[in-house]
Amino acid sequence: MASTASPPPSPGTARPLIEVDHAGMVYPAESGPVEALRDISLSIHEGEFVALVGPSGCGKSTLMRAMAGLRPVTSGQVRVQGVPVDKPIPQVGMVFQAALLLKWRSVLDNVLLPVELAGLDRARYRERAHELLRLVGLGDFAGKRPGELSGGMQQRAAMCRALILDPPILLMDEPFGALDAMTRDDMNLELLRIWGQDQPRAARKTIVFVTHSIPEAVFLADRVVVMSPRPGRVADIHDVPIARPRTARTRATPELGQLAFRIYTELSGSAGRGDEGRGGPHW
Ligand SMILES: Nc1ncnc2c1ncn2[C@@H]1O[C@H](COP(=O)(O)OP(=O)(O)OP(=O)(O)O)[C@@H](O)[C@H]1O
Repeated sequence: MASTASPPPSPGTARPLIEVDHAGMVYPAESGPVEALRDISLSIHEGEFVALVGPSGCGKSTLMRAMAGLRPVTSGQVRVQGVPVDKPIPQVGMVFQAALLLKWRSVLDNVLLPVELAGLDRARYRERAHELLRLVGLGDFAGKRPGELSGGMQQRAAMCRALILDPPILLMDEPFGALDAMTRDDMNLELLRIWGQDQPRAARKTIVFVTHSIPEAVFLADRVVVMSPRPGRVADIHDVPIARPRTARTRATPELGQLAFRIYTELSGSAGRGDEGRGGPHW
């Protein structure tokens, strides 16, 4: 069933970890202001996995950047742990569609980059970096250059980089969009494993995940937030009542197919009304 903007608070969670409160974003542009987001309200609790889907240009990346404090909203507010976000915050790790690894640095040194940028002691994080690389199956690649890795391996390294400072929130903007279908399916399973889908909620990170693939959103998330064409608003929020742990088999279940189809139908009714009208959500 589609739910209201907030899920029932999970036991022991006093307030949502991320609160988007009547947020709007207007970009100044030479051709006139661009209203990217309008009156978005959304509460995300600790340990939740939330997917954002919507037509191309509806403001998904804008919302992610606002949550990270990279580009604060122009009206309303985004709060993390109750504190308004108006500059980049350390509680967030980000993964983008391109792995954005520095090609002249080793994989290990790429993973350690946030440590250096934060002015922290590299030596203290070395073992954690190796541990993360082992966790994603890159234990033997720490000394390689990114150019020696496949696209999926580079994206795994980018995940390690996002996790090195152990942020409670992981924001992932189409992280697997550039990968082939099979690698992408593998990465989905890998992500659920790293997230700890069989762990208690309190032990998990909070993930916000942007994707154009509706089945991917349903497969991964606890809730799927559907955004309307620009200016992006929350059109609907669907709970995903599919048990965890989810496995490769889950992809073939009727529950996943039916919910994905419902969201697809909802979105194809609204698609094309945005200014981009291409590259939108797909099956
Ligand atoms: N820096 C900017 N200056 C002006 N307009 C911008 C800027 N960034 C984004 N926009 C506009 O804001 C709207 C939302 O962009 P955004 O990238 O957030 O959408 P999106 O849903 O992530 O798109 P896609 O699915 O294609 O990646 C678009 O119309 C875009 O052109």
